[in-house]
Amino acid sequence: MKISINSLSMTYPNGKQALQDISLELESPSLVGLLGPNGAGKSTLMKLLVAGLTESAGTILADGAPLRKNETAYKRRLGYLPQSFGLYDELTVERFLEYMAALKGLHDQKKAVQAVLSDVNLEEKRRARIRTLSGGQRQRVGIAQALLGEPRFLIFDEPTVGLDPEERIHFRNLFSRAAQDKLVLLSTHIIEDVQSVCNRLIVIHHGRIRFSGTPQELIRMTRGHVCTFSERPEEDAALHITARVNTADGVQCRAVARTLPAYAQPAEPTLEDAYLYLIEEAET
Ligand SMILES: Nc1ncnc2c1ncn2[C@@H]1O[C@H](COP(=O)(O)OP(=O)(O)OP(=O)(O)O)[C@@H](O)[C@H]1O
Repeated sequence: MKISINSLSMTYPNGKQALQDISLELESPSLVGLLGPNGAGKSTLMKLLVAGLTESAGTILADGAPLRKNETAYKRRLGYLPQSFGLYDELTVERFLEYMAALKGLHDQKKAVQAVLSDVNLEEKRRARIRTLSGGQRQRVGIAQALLGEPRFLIFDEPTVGLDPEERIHFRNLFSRAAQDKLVLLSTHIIEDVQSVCNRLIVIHHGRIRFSGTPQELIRMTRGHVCTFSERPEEDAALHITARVNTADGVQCRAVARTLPAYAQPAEPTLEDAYLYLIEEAET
């Protein structure tokens, strides 16, 4: 599947411009991470991609055809986990998923539900009412409904929120397996989620794309802008401190800066440093 986004802009009826002139090509197989601070425009982009909102300007093409032209056929090929997801609390996990499978028009609903229950490790909760589930288990039900029917394009808005570290690793691996032959787009605030599995990273800030490339490219761009040093009494406004650790030798700091001060030791950037530096630079 190939998604072509051309000069896409979105202004909400209240006048808030959430996206400005976005152009992107996304093609399967790929696992694309969408990063950006709160309010950057990630959810808006995802809602436009699932045809849940109408763009103010620009176009989105799926395999060369405008979304609206073949909307029903396009939606059949989609799996979507929105950021806030209304689950039917009184239904059991299994009934809810069968209901979603019916809405998706799947023929063998029982088989489809069994497959996704196993994918998300919720088989033993199949008969539990949704209201009795923990936050992480509810999130897994949300991921399960997105996976129903083997969609070609999976869109997950903050899928690992509420999951414990072990569950996050399980889902990262699941997304990575899905991306072997599908297009998977996931938004997250958790850098490790992106670092360990995404082959492409898109950073959005104030509705604009600030970076599109591999995580390694973003790290490479940040070389020469990361340093460590022992804390000094006076503050250096040109430095953006990303970590502060109390050690036996005093407080050790890590920072990003356009120009490193002479007293600091250069350090190899992590993806988190690179992301923070990009956002800091976009602010100035
Ligand atoms: N329905 C709406 N009406 C008006 N403004 C909106 C609406 N939805 C979102 N916005 C605004 O659009 C901007 C982008 O919001 P969006 O939810 O896309 O950001 P986000 O990157 O997903 O943020 P977060 O990480 O906090 O979920 C924000 O300023 C937000 O307040």
